[in-house]
Amino acid sequence: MSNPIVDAAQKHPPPERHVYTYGTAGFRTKADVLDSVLTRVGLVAALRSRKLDGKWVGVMITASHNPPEDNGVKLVEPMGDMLEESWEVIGTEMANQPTPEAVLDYYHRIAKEQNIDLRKPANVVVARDTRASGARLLGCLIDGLKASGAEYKDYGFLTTPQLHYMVRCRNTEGTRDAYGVPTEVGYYEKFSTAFKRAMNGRKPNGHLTVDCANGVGGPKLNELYKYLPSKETGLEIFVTNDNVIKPEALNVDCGADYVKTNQRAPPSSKTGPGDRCCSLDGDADRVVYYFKDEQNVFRLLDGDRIATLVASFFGDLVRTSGLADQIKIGVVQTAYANGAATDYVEKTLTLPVTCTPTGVKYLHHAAQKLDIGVYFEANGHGTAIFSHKTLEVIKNYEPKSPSEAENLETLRACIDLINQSVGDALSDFLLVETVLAHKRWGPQEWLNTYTDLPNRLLKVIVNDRNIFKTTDAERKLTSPEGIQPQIDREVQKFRQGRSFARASGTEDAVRVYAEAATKAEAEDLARKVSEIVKTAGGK
Ligand SMILES: CC(=O)N[C@H]1[C@@H](OP(=O)(O)O)O[C@H](CO)[C@@H](O)[C@@H]1O
Ligand SMILES: [Mg+2]
Repeated sequence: MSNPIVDAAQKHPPPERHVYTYGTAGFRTKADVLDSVLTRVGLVAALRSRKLDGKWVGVMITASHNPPEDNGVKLVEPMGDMLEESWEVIGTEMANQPTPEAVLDYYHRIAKEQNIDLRKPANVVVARDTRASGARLLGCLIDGLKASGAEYKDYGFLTTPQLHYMVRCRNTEGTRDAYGVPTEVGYYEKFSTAFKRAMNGRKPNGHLTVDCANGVGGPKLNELYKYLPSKETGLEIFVTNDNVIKPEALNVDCGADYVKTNQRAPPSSKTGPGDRCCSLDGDADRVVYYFKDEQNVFRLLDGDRIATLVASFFGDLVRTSGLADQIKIGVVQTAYANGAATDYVEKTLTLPVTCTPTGVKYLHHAAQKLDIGVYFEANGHGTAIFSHKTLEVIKNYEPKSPSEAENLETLRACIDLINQSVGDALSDFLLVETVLAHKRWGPQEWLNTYTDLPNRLLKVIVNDRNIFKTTDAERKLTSPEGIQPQIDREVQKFRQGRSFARASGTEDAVRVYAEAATKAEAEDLARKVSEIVKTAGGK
């Protein structure tokens, strides 16, 4: 007798001998080997929703900053967080079941192990970025969802953060934590209204050029901008690289990853000295700023800079609203944060810094422990989140003076302006614009806050990256044995030297990061540590 799950798995068989892993950001690889994965992710999403009493979970089809021929898929928890880690294992195992019958068996095994009642409803929100393979993969996903009897809502094209927003809105509708209206219009209205309130009469100084990586962020920003008319807000945006008709142009010579990795503006950029620019990545959950200085030198204002800017602004607002005694701010970074940024937060802003392993979920969880947690990866993923208690304090506080009242109003507006479910390039850049306008700063004043230590990031290909195991938030290697003392010995030879190596969670390589007092020394240190890694890794 036929079974819908067996039929769906049969319709989308995996290629032979391909092993899949749910990595740092879901499944991500060449789009043409993903059909079977999408169908099975549909089954896992249905199980996850049933496990959570039918709450909405999200499925986003995207490969972010990867090349156009790649694609990927990730699952989103009911409050908009990344998938819980134990379920990453379930996802991986489901994706690697060899036959349709094995898929069905595994589905029932998980239901049993997790005490899931398969008669309960399952609800899944679905969206995708603009990749050419997205439509086909959506079909594979829907086959999995239907086979498991899930209800689903397909939003078509969305940025990753918009999908997270929809999931959180749907699950909080009608509660005291209601996050917003779960429609695209709801998203634009929420963030544009919050921006106008947060600006509180200030006007941005000059225009902003936004490079959208030829991804889904382009059309969505054009839509959002309709809610922020420059006549009313003073916000003048030039949207560039927003061509989604040519999916082969996605992330090519543009976008946040290009800018951060190459430390240069997209070749198509035509801005002049002092002009503010920012670049989104392919699914618009990452943003970096940059500009040309008076000498026409490219200057990057990356995730570390956004974190320091935002943390300093919230520090000011909390103090000037009269809430300094009740609300403590902290910054969460990874080992890739520039040493100068960490120093600036600790010594100048006098705020505590937590260091976590790479990957947004680790930063997010650490930030959840703080009253206001500002977290960013150096590459531009990040946001700020407010604890329940902090939200209550801010909501209930009675200002003692007109100036306290004004600052409190700005703080309240910022809470709405920030997409607290996940880092969101659109909401993040509106926040940066707000802070710069309040501080009356251009990009040069922002850059002047501290001087980055010269640094270098290298990729080393080894036989088996899995032998590289780390501790201390990935800053020290515990395996292969004896490698860490060798790295330490090199680091000691360099002024302001710092270096670490870890296996990438998204690429088949070991990453080596080094910083030192000068560019030449940073390069040299990175090369030396790469050699140590190569020797230990057997290639
Ligand atoms: C050094 C670096 O930029 N690493 C990136 C990269 O992780 P790796 O595990 O280093 O490959 O991709 C992750 C997912 O997009 C992102 O969160 C992270 O910041
Ligand atoms: Mg991304």
